[in-house]
Amino acid sequence: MTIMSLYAKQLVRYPELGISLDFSKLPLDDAFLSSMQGRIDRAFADMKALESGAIANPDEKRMVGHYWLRNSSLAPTPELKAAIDGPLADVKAFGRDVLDGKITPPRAEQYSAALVIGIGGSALGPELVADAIPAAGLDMFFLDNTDPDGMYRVLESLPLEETLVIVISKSGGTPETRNGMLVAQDFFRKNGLEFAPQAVAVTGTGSRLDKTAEAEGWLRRFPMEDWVGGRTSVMSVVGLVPAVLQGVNVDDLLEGARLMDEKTRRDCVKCNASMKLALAWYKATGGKGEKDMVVLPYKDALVLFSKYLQQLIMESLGKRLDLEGNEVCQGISVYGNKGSTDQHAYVQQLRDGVNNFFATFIEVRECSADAVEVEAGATCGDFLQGFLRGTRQALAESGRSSITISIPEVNAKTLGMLIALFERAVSFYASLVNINAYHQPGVEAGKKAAGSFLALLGRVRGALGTAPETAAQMAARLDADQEAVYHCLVHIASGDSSVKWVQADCADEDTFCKA
Ligand SMILES: O=P(O)(O)OC[C@H]1O[C@H](O)[C@H](O)[C@@H](O)[C@@H]1O
Repeated sequence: MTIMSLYAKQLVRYPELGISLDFSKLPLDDAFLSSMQGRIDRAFADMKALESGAIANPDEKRMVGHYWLRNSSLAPTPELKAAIDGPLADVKAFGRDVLDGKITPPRAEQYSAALVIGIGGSALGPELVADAIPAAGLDMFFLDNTDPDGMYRVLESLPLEETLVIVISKSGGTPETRNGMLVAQDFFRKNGLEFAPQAVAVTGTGSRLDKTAEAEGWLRRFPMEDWVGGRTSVMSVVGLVPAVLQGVNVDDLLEGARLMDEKTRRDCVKCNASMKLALAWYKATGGKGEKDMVVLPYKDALVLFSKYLQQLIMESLGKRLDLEGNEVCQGISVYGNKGSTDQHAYVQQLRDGVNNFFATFIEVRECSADAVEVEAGATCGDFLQGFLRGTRQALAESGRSSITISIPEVNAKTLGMLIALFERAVSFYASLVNINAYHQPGVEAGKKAAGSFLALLGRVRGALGTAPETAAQMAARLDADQEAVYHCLVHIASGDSSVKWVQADCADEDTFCKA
């Protein structure tokens, strides 16, 4: 077969949408496809059940409804449809009123900035949209961690009197988000401003955050539904509230996703880009995550896309048990940044080193500002394209697989398409490997351990006396783990100048006391 016909055979293209996926460097041959037929049939059936409102998240006994968000007529009941249409209309009206100056801050003429406080699925989507689709609305800022230094770096750069704060948490109880909110409230207070009239909550009805916002009389509350998971919430109120304030046309975002959903709802492997993507992941990783996915968009506007996909894919697919309870330890590791930047960082290893990955190139065909001829007959955009094609070829020559996704430009519609393409590939892949993509039991372990550490920190603080003591001595006194006590002491000493930490050559012999 000639290269061109292999390319043509392995290409999925939706001309009306302007998107294509080239699998010729990770070809899905007929033998592979027939070996997968049983799994493919099940994946199509699972997707149908999921979209019709089945309990697709069996552990949490929840429906999985993010596909209804961009086509509410698919919602299985009139109540669910209303729970999509109502908030969408409210969000759009709210965005218009803020941008038109009908909703104004108490101490300024108009809002000019929005501060989003959230983490994980309650931050990554809004951050991606904010970075990928510059728009003429409010300037966007984010607190997405409990690092106080990071928080003040952002807070101090805000035009505070003109800043609308949006606190986003599906559960309403995530500590990092709660902390960000408390620090922001304190910052407002110290600057002589009231927080509540400038604050909006996006959270589950009746959650702790919802109750706080209600009790304190915040400007607005938008309800988040429990059938939308955090990592697939960018097209729910979680993503739409920040997007409208930023001035993004959310109808375009939703339409892009809806169109991709329609294309990839068909039970036809050959023409279903999401199914093909899932099958390519299966082929590349042996269906066991044996290879990592390196995401390389050749466009600065998509630099956060790999970070976004990291949560979508790794939190969905990284599971210990399959649906029958067998230990399978599934997942696909995702990393990446952007091309051609990464060619000067780690592409050396991709090309010559350990062959433990497959690449996903994202090509954006148009460069809007590309007039300067940097070499005879060549522009920056020509170089970008040249480097993408060159790297793809160089990887293929050394036996490294890749997929290339092409879109015409980065805008709300194409971003919606890309997000939907990957969301549906994740759903299909989870079925292919028989796991629940919609829970995240593993995340709890770290949260619980952090809670124990925080409790110990309080005890260690209370136990510190004026006599120098090693961690081992204090651990024996408190009947606690020596290493954990040591790290508590170091943390306390680092933040409190009244605590004396004498460092020995060996950490075992370090002593701590109140000065
Ligand atoms: O939106 P929230 O309830 O605050 O949750 C924020 C994030 O917290 C977690 O730890 C989950 O693993 C994520 O999936 C979620 O997006």
